[in-house]
Amino acid sequence: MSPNDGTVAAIGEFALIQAVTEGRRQPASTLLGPGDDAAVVAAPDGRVVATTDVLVQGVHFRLDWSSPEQVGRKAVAVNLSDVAAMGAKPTTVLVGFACPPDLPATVVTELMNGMWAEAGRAGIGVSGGDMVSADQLVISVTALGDLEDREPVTRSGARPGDVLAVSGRLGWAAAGLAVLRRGFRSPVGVVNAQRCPEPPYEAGPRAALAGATAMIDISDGLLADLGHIASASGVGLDVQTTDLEVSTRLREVGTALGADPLRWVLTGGEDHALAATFPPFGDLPEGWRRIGTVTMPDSGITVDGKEYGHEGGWEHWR
Ligand SMILES: Nc1ncnc2c1ncn2[C@@H]1O[C@H](COP(=O)(O)OP(=O)(O)OP(=O)(O)O)[C@@H](O)[C@H]1O
Ligand SMILES: Cc1ncc(C[n+]2csc(CCOP(=O)(O)O)c2C)c(N)n1
Ligand SMILES: [Mg+2]
Ligand SMILES: [Mg+2]
Ligand SMILES: [Mg+2]
Repeated sequence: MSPNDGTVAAIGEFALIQAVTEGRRQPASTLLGPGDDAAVVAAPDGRVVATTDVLVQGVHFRLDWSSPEQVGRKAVAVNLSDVAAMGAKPTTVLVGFACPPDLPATVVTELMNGMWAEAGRAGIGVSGGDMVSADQLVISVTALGDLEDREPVTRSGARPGDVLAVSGRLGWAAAGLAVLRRGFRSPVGVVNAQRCPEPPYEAGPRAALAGATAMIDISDGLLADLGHIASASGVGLDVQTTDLEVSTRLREVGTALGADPLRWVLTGGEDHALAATFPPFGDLPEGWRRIGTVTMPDSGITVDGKEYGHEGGWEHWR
């Protein structure tokens, strides 16, 4: 028996989520339970979209890489992105802080400024939270959203023949991470993309209105997150690299660091682009571009029709 047996690392992030969620009977008020970017719950006067994501110092951010304001913006942005991925518009966020006693209070006030700034970009505010002591800085954000009259776009509705499309940047945050890890601070475009994503919030509701059959935000990596649409929908997905734009900036950074920029695009997380599938006939909505097709269930996630030989994205504890 290895010392790792029975640990969360041995089980793995996604198998652990499955283990703790399967077999639980949800109350009737849970219209959509765990397994998607957000839950949908019934309220007497409507439906509420609800999602939460935790950011941990040293895992999701470093205070020598990012300002507290940038970290605060990121913590809110990654949550609002999950609301958008359901086809909903955010209504509010609540924030939890855990931090050590010697953390300068200005770090917390600046984090809150960043949170209010990002919330403000989406037309909402911070309506509550919590503050507790801990050994390291941990930020937990819960975002709520409103579907208005739209149906939620889940991960499970993709059908073979649908078009696979994305909205937003791919590979920029991963390029920024590679730059920061080597001790550099420029080019600032990719470094800032790592410090704080700019998710295309409006593209989610727009995709829902245009009849998107499935949607997810890209937090872990394009191929890894497409894997969630594939398993939830019971389909395969093929990404066509000729449809993937690898920008000049990413190529330049790749050359400077001796890294493959296409790998950042295919497997880099944290840009929080949206990926969605659409019926094959009809134009894609504004801001969306085609990157591939939905294939048969047994084909898995492929790149130009072939299996990709590397990890598809981030997985905690791996
Ligand atoms: N402890 C838990 N109990 C119940 N559901 C959980 C738990 N942890 C995760 N989930 C659910 O599992 C699903 C997948 O979670 P995951 O965090 O991978 O999604 P995400 O927030 O879209 O991605 P990311 O965290 O990478 O941004 C979500 O529906 C989430 O609510
Ligand atoms: C200091 C530092 N080291 C590594 C990374 C890279 N990283 C951390 S979590 C994650 C996936 C998304 O997280 P989650 O699945 O929790 O939403 C990625 C790509 C970082 N951002 N900061
Ligand atoms: Mg998500
Ligand atoms: Mg999450
Ligand atoms: Mg993740």
